[in-house]
Amino acid sequence: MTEPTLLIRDADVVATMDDERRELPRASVLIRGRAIEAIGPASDLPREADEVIDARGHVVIPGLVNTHHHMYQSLTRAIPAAQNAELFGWLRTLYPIWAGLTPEMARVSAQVAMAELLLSGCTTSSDHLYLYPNGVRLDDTIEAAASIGLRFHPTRGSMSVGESAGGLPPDHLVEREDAILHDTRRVIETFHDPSRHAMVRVGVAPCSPFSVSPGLMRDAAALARATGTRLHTHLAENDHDLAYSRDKFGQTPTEYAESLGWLGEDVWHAHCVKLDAHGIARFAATGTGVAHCPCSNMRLASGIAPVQRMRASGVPVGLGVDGSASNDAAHLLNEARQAMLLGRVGRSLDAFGCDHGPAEFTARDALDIATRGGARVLGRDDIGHLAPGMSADLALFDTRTLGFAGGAVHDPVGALLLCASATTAYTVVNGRVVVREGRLATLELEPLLERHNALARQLANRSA
Ligand SMILES: Nc1nc2[nH]c(O)nc2c(=O)[nH]1
Repeated sequence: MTEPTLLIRDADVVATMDDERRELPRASVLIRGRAIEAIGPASDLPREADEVIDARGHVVIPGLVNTHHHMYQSLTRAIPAAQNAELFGWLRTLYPIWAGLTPEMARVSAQVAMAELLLSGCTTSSDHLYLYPNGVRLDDTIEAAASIGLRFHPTRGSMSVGESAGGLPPDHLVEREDAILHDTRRVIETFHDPSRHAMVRVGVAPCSPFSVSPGLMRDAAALARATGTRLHTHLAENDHDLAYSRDKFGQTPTEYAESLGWLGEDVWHAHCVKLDAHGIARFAATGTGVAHCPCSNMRLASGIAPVQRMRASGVPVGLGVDGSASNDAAHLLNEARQAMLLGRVGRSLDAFGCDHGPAEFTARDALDIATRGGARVLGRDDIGHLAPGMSADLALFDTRTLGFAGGAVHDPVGALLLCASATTAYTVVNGRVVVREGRLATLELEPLLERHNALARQLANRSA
């Protein structure tokens, strides 16, 4: 059977983000099935295909890659009692609410988070689901991704150390470690797809040093390595997190992670705001990845992650919107913009001697982290840039809209980051058009939002 073709024709510019970072004016992209077949000047490519998108007036980029999220938190945005707390207080306020999560809530909130991501240009996302009350399963979010058409890296999170054992979460929200490992193996065996262009890859993700035991961290690492899956957790998020590591384990977060086998090319840690010079050196030497979450780090006042220093040292850095309750959005292009702005803040020398300033974090640096950086952090060589043979994941932005006025005419690629963060005109995932003319093409958004808001009210009322 011949595979269908999709032609993105006559784009104003295609920012390939390839090894030469080529930005092709007046270019087209030919897709066959789920992969890119050809890319180049419009005059060199065919004019027709099974489906043609007229991309005049548009800028085309590789689909953005989100490396950290907690999608269920879309149900608990802007909860008044959690609006002004730092991480531990914020978590203590929200745990009792999250304890009411149901399978339907997990599925519907994931669809909402995914809709928001897709409309912001994201085509691949990770999700860290670390609590499983009331029969919730990772399967619920995987079902959501399949229905909406997002490339998905769900991670089987977990919490096993409750308050009575010195952890942060309430005892009734933690699981037994043998049950965690058993279910993690089940979801890997059921859903993990290591093949090229895979739409689902499962990760192993005990939640954080203050909610799981060192034993579970070690067992999780062994399981991931036995099954060829990746490891993910939170690390060095703020000063309290550092203090917990020092008081409980007598180690810095990096020393703790390394002692448990949690450094390596198959590991990525979220936040890493408080990584010290030794930590950065160890991450660089071992190829350990970081999910940089600027909005959440600002919202919770956790601090500014030393991203320039990490990148200059060779640490793989991707971008994450983080959970929708600590952002409280899931707009990945805006996250890239915030990474750029935060990376410029403070003209003075920082603790590592890095001079900040406008030239230290360019629009293209931000795009690099959001595309190639994310792909590397998730261990994928088939997404993150546009070239023949790569997965057909692309985002198209219409530069004739209000937010781009007076900007895209000078530099359409730079304007993506420097002007107001736009939503996409088209988003293509694995060769399938999932956003068309600015609207989600795979499901009806209005009834989804109605149901989501009803569930959000129900969840908050349940714990009241
Ligand atoms: N930003 C966040 N940090 C966390 N640490 C932890 O244990 N859970 C969370 C979370 O949901 N968000």
